[in-house]
Amino acid sequence: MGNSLSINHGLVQGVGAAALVLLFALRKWTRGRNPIQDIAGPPSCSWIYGNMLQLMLTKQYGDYEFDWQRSYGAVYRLKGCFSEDRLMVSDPVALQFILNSAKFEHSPMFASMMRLMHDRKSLIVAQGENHRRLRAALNPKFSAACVRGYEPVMQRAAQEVGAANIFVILNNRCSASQITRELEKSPTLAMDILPLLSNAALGVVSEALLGCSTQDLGDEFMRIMARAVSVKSFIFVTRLSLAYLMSFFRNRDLGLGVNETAILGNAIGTHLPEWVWDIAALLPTGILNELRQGKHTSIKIGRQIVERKMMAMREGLEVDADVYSRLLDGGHHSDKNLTPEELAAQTSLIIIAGHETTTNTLAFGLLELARNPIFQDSLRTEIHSTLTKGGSDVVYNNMPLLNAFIKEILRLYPILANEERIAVEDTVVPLAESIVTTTGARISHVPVRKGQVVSVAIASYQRLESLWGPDAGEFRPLRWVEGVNYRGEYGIGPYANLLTFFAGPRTCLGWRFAILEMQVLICELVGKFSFELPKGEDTPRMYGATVVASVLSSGERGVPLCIKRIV
Ligand code: HEM
Repeated sequence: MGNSLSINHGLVQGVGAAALVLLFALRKWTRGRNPIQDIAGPPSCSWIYGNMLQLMLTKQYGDYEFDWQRSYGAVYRLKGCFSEDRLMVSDPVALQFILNSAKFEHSPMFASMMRLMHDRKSLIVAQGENHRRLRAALNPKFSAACVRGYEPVMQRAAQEVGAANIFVILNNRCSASQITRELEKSPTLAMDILPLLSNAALGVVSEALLGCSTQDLGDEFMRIMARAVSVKSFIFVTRLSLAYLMSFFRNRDLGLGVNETAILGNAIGTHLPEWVWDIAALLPTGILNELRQGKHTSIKIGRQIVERKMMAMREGLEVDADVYSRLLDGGHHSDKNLTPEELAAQTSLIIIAGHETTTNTLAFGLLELARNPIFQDSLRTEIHSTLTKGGSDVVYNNMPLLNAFIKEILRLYPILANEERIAVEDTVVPLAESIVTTTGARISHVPVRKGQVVSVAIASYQRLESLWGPDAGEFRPLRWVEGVNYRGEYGIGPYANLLTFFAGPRTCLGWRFAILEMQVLICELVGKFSFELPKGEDTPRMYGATVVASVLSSGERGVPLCIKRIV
């Protein structure tokens, strides 16, 4: 019985796959010549995978991508699966155009995954006018002046969760004072810093954004978050969602394992309509169940937080200085404000967007500090002298090394390294620098047709030697204090000409918040602890599909470092 079931299962998979491949080939044939066909690019390795294995399955992110960019320039053609032509773009003018134009959108697969993970009223799910309205209501609470107002909450949260967490994570059974004694006996301890940073970032986000402690979020929620950080990445899931749907058919958990099947599935999935994805998202697979559970739990928590705050406001109690309290605006509703229900609906997005992003960026940052002990010492000296002078009134923006460090890790480790967009109508993409096609023609605009997949190559853009200098691939924070860093003529992105926070209408809502959060957490952690590479451990590396975290050879995510208490 079990055998015949598995044969049927295999047959269904085989027929399904063959039908999809046929459909894909038919679509390509009926659409005729692609206008980007004459754009130069690397030779394809196979008809089935094109260059996708070199793009997605490398040990280090960009093993091939950065060489292609050096050989073919900031705009080149890449072969996708089934010989599909994809456009890889790191030219700043083209990127600015694509990210600001309504002619390019997320793929239907991404949109469907967002609906699975977040409430329909959530900002990331909202489109068009509704998105503009939600942004207009949320933006003022993330302005420079408002974000400065969250500083005391962040500092308090960072002190509580930052240093204290190291103790808690080092040994759950010991109190802080016992662990201090432990550290005195054996001053250097090797540990995975990812859970530490995750707890610290979650603490700051929940205190400063939601106005509650991580304990208030509840055990169930914390379990979901801990699992997301130790095994999977929510961001990763949204990028390779078909891999997770497939885990249902293959009856096993794919973890972080991008493989050939997932890449093929994604190539096909990108072109399936949204309704197919919405139905597929109902499958009872392990990861989809987890995502659904995460969404329901965060909506429930969001509602509880908002109701608590509304009740306090009705009773005339003083409201906190957190983002949610400010968004409720003393309970006065106007057309410009979010309704309490809309505010509660943002909770899963706010927590995930504000938590995993900062965790990963800081993890790569501490790793670079461990690799560059001289810079680490200089940064610590700056932190100590500023904290001594400033007391609780620290002007983080006046710390040159701290800000240079943050810019450099955001430049080298953009959390979304390569983001797909699909052209929703025929258009022409302008370029900063003209390119020569394979027919010898020089063009300053690239025509693309409806349905064209475009890779917004953020990591490549941030390593373009023409923009960032010949040492663009190196971690060299001092480039930001020496004067010449970005050599481009065009301003791009909201911060330091970087695209790590994206650009255009979907620019990261919390980018100012993220910068302050990183400033506060780095001062707290680097001021009190030193970080070294452990001997004989796996070298953590950037993961091959998105720059979300380092991966240990065990398949788990993790960044092991030796930590020594300093003060
Ligand atoms: C280093 C930290 C961060 C990085 C690198 C980052 C990066 C990004 C990127 C690339 C996007 C665009 C995603 C897309 O459209 O595919 C985005 C969107 C977003 N981010 Fe961040 N983010 C960070 C921290 C934060 C924080 C702390 C918050 C907290 C409020 C936040 C809230 C959001 C929200 C709400 C969106 C959706 C915006 C919209 O769709 O209009 N992010 N972020």
